[in-house]
Amino acid sequence: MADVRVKICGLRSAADMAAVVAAGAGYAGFVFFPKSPRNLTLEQARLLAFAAPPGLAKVALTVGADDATLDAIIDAVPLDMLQLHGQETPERVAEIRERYGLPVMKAIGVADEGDLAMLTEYSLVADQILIDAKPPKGADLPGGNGLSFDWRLLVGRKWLRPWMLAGGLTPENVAEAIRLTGARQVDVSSGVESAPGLKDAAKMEKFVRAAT
Ligand SMILES: O=C(O)c1ccccc1NCC(=O)[C@H](O)[C@H](O)COP(=O)(O)O
Repeated sequence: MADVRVKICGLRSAADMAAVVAAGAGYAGFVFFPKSPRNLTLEQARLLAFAAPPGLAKVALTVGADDATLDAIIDAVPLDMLQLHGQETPERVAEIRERYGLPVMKAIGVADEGDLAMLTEYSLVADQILIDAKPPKGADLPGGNGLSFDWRLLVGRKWLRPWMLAGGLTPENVAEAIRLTGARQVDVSSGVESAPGLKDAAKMEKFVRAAT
C-alpha cells in the first residue's frame, strides 16, 4: 500500500521518538491531557520535538483546551499541527486555526451513520479530519481507547479535506482497514503499546510496515 502516511500518537520518551523515526511514520503525536497515561509535560514534549527529524510532523493533541493552555504548548514546543480531540465547536476550531496559524486536525468520534454529518460540517473549518471511534459513555479518555468502529460506514464517502482513520488499529488489522476504507492516512496509539502509555518499538515497526 504505497503512499499511506502513519501517525503514531502518545510518544513519551526519546526511545519512542527513535522508534517512530526508524519505523518511518509521518506524524508523531504528543498528548496533553492529564488523565491520560500518555500525558507528557511541556518540557518532555519540547525535548522530543527537538529530536524529531525534518519531515516528521509533530502534532499536539489537546482536549477542549483554552487559549492559555494552547499558548503555553505552542510557546514551548515546536509543532506542525494541532489535533483537537474534545467537544470543540466548528467556531472554536476556526478560531484556533486563525489564532495560531497552524494546521488543525479535528477528531470526530463515529459509532454509526448519524455521526457522519459532523465530518462534513468540520471539514469546512479544519485542515484535516481524524475519524476515530466514539468513546464509550463515561470513558475517562475521549480517544486512545483501542476501540474501532464499523469501517464499512466510510466506504464510498468523500470529504473536502484530507482525513485520517483511527480507532483500534493494530499491526494485524490496519491493512484490511485501509483496503476497506481507502484511507491514505492512519493513526494508532494503543495498538502499538505493550501496556497503556508504553510504546513498543517492534509493534510500531510492524504497524508501519503493514500500513505502507
Ligand atoms: O491517547 C490518549 O490517551 C488520548 C487522550 C485524550 C484524547 C485522545 C487520546 N488519544 C487519541 C489517539 O491516540 C488517537 O488519535 C486515536 O484515538 C486512536 O487511538 P487508539 O484507538 O488507541 O489507537
